[in-house]
Amino acid sequence: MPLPKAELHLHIEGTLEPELAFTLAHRNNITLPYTTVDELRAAYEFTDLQSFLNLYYALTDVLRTEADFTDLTRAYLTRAAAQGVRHAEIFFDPQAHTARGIPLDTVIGGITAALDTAQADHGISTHLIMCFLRDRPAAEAMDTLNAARPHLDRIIGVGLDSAEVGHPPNDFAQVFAAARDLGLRLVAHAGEEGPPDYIRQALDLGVERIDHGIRCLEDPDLVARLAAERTPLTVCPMSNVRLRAVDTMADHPLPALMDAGLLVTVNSDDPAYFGGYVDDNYRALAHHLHLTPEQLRTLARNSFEASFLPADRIKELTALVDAH
Ligand code: HPA
Ligand SMILES: [Zn+2]
Repeated sequence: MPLPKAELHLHIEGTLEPELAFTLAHRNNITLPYTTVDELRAAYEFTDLQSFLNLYYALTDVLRTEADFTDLTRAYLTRAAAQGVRHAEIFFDPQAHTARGIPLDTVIGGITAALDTAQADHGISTHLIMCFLRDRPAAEAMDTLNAARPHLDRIIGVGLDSAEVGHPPNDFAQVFAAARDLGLRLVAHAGEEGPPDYIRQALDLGVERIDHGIRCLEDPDLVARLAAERTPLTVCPMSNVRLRAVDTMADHPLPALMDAGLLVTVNSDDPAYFGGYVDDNYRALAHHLHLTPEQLRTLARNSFEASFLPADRIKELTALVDAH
């Protein structure tokens, strides 16, 4: 059995496997610009974040009904359970759907219908995090936050994703402050392709966890701050290699991040696109970077510690890692 772990950096839209994309396209009478699963999978050759996002947003078009979002989320939870996931904090991109006329109720209703049975079906507890698209206007993020008000009992926090460079966290200071006033937890993608200063800006906005964050290593003062504040990084190794933020898995800076005393976690990001789910990421690290079983257990314990679960639950789940 894989190590028990939490997954904290997972875009539900990024779990859309080619087979399900074709099934949903057929169900919704949509013609994809690919004729076979193999042809679609062959398009998963990315040169950077933007080249991936282009396909990611194009394929979201097959998600139309509440049932589509439920089926997508159920498929993820089934795979996650097989990878040892005991708790998942799941991102979704409301604007990727509302911008194409899909109501927010449909998106949230569909996803939460699957989350509601995750504990009973798979022994997985879940939280939902709503991400703002940073390459769209900050005013639209604020509109999205306001539109989500009736659903805030189902949403634990907000995040910031999509094309990073040229879209610094400071542009979203107002909406992050409003989210915090509503009692929401704050996370943000920073330092994936963007500079260390974006990580600093995110911290200054009150962000509690940095998604990716690998470029912090270029700035020793920033590393010291992240270590002192025990701010978690949700690192996604296979994503970094596939989006060419890192040359090969053997070059991944995860050991350097751990050696710097940072609270590092391992996650899958968009597993349908990057060739593996979360335990596949653990195994790739173990293989290419020769991580020891104790280092892997540390990463699994970190994943629970970095979660938004209550302290007593973190203790229980961490004990499962110790006993593994
Ligand atoms: O890794 C990512 N980075 C930024 N935006 C994203 N949207 C889905 N995945 C990602
Ligand atoms: Zn991501």
